[in-house]
Amino acid sequence: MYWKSWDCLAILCRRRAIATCLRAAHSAIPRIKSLPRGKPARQKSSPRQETIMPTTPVEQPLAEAEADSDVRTSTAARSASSRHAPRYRDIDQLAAGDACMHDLIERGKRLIDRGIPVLILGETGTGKEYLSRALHDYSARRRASWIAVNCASIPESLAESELFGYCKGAFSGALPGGMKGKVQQADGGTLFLDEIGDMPLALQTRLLRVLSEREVIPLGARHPVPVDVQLICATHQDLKTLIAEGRFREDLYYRVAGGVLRLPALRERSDRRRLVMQMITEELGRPADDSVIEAAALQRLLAYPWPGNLRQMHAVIRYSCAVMNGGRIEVRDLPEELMQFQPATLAEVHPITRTAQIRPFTSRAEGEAGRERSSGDPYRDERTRVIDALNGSRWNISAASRQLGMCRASLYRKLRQLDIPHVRDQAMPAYPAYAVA
Ligand SMILES: Nc1ncnc2c1ncn2[C@@H]1O[C@H](COP(=O)(O)OP(=O)(O)OP(=O)(O)O)[C@@H](O)[C@H]1O
Repeated sequence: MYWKSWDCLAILCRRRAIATCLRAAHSAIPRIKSLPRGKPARQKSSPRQETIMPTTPVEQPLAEAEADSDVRTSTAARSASSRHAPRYRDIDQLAAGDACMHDLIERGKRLIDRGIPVLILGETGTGKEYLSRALHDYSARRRASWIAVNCASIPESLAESELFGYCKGAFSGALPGGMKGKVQQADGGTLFLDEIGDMPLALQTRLLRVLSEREVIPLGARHPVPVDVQLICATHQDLKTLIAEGRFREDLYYRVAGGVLRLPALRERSDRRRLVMQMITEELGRPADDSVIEAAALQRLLAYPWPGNLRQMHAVIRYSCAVMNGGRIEVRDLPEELMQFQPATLAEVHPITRTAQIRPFTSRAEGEAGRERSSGDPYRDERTRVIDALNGSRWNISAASRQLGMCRASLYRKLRQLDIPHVRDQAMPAYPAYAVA
């Protein structure tokens, strides 16, 4: 009897526990339903990683957004996607469809695979930092740190301790335990030296030593510390000119420029349309097609010369997505500089639709005279410049593209834009001289 009552009690308790669990699960159902459907935030496995990659943007709470009205939909999805938009891009997302970019990225991968120091050149906002980060994330060192240092923004007095660190008691005001410098923090990973052209000369000498000896001596330390870093440097400056002016060490140049990747300016990229759509997709948190942007607005975005490159385009898309009504970007939703960009100006900057009359130069002298002449018409001047380069290289595309500072694919594209028939396409004589009538 005694044991039976204990048994009953145990059964009752178990039932109550099960009931409690069921009640708890039931009350949790609405909460589970209201959770966003996207993947959980993808965190880097290594605690040493400097930046955490957030959630994939496209998978943000779309279902909620679809259920709402148009305007509320975009607002909800927008704020969510902006919050979760990844800071950096995957390496294969960087070339939205441009052949030159694709080529450059493939070369970058091969350099990183072999641990060769990479120097990224390009105008401001072309994505040098993004490329550096993407190369690191692609590399075998991706689980270790990617440490970025902007050489232009560290005060000269602090630069040494920032880069190389110091031991305790190295100087008054030093942290009691000393500090690891950026080079040591990047040990096993990647050190990204942005704006390397702005590095003070004294620091260049110390950096050169670190790179050649593969060891760093923190301030106040007696012994060097071995370091193993993949170096990626970037600059918008012409380092060769800085060398000629005595502002950059030539020996350091050869250490940092194991492989040079020159990012094209946005105006030279053939994938501007895809970039626009990619950016709108990220901003809205759902795939974008032609229905989200008015044709006239898209035309402006494609033709604008983008002096601030990807940074400017990103800012413009973000602005337009924020101010648009009814889920569609119209010309009035563009910032002022794009609204004022008139179709007449469009034709001058990107004369894709313009057909030009072509006539051969009658003589070499005429060609040279044309070279010195500036017509005041950017289309005509650009055309003359390209034709001069082609003439100078006997219509050898590789040589002409080198002379013009662009890749072969860009030059072929330019020939089409400028209505310059190429010998291969037009079965023209080997190297005739042409000019715009
Ligand atoms: N592939 C990309 N897709 C979308 N936006 C991009 C991309 N690359 C760059 N951006 C935008 O451009 C901005 C600038 O990129 P990044 O810092 O890599 O350029 P940068 O060439 O290093 O510029 P700077 O020379 O001024 O340092 C980014 O913050 C981002 O808004």
